[in-house]
Amino acid sequence: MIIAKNLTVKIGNKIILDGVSFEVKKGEFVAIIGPNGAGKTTLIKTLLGLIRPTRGDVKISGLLPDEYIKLKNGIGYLPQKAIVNWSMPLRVLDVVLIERLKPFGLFRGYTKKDIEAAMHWLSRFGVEDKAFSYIRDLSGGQQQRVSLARCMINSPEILVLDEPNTAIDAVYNSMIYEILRDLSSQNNITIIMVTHDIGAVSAYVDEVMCLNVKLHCHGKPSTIDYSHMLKTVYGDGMNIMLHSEACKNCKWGGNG
Ligand SMILES: Nc1ncnc2c1ncn2[C@@H]1O[C@H](COP(=O)(O)OP(=O)(O)OP(=O)(O)O)[C@@H](O)[C@H]1O
Repeated sequence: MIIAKNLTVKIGNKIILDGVSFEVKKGEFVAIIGPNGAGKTTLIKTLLGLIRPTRGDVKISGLLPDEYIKLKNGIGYLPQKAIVNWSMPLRVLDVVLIERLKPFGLFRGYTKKDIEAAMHWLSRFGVEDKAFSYIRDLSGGQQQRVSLARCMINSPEILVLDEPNTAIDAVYNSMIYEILRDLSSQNNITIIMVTHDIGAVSAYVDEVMCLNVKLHCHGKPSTIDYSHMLKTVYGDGMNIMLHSEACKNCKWGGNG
């Protein structure tokens, strides 16, 4: 569904991405991991057509990203930094529905269907009781869950999430990963998620991409040689605790 070929992004004299090629199939749940400054956000912005590659290209269902976004239901995108100014007096329901009304103009007014859809997604992410609260009165983690509901409101076939677990506590973190896994396995939604939560990767996603300017590895979590990956992608001196099977087999470092 998504094919990236030889993506290279240069800003000034600096090479941010260097010859990155990969394929993501429909319905796959993929995690992109890598250290700070590795080019993860740049890569997903390139997939979304927000950054033009210096070399190479991205095709989504055979289309350039902006063509795909215009023709299909768009791409649900959760950026690393909130695009809505949370200090404004906006209700949670409005924050979610702005995304749905965009194509029709913001003054169309909500239909019963709009409200049902918003409540469905708010409830899926466990914040339906906040629907009529002001977004500024919610905690950071609750705001993040509202943002996830907003990403789903137009029923996109692709979700691109830049660190969705920011500010989310351990209980809701697992809940969100489970919902994302269900969306990919049951609803066939393709999900690309940037995360520093490497531990979660092995338990929930289908594929892992390890990025640091170049794509160092890409494969099923069980096929990744984590100790080698940590050395090449993150550098020496890093240990990782891998979680799998509800943490029954937690191990430090090694091949988990
Ligand atoms: N507009 C820009 N102008 C100059 N340099 C940029 C620009 N955008 C990104 N960079 C640089 O590109 C590199 C990769 O940034 P990017 O945000 O893609 O990394 P990241 O892997 O998402 O990092 P993090 O984990 O910290 O979010 C960084 O060194 C950053 O400073």
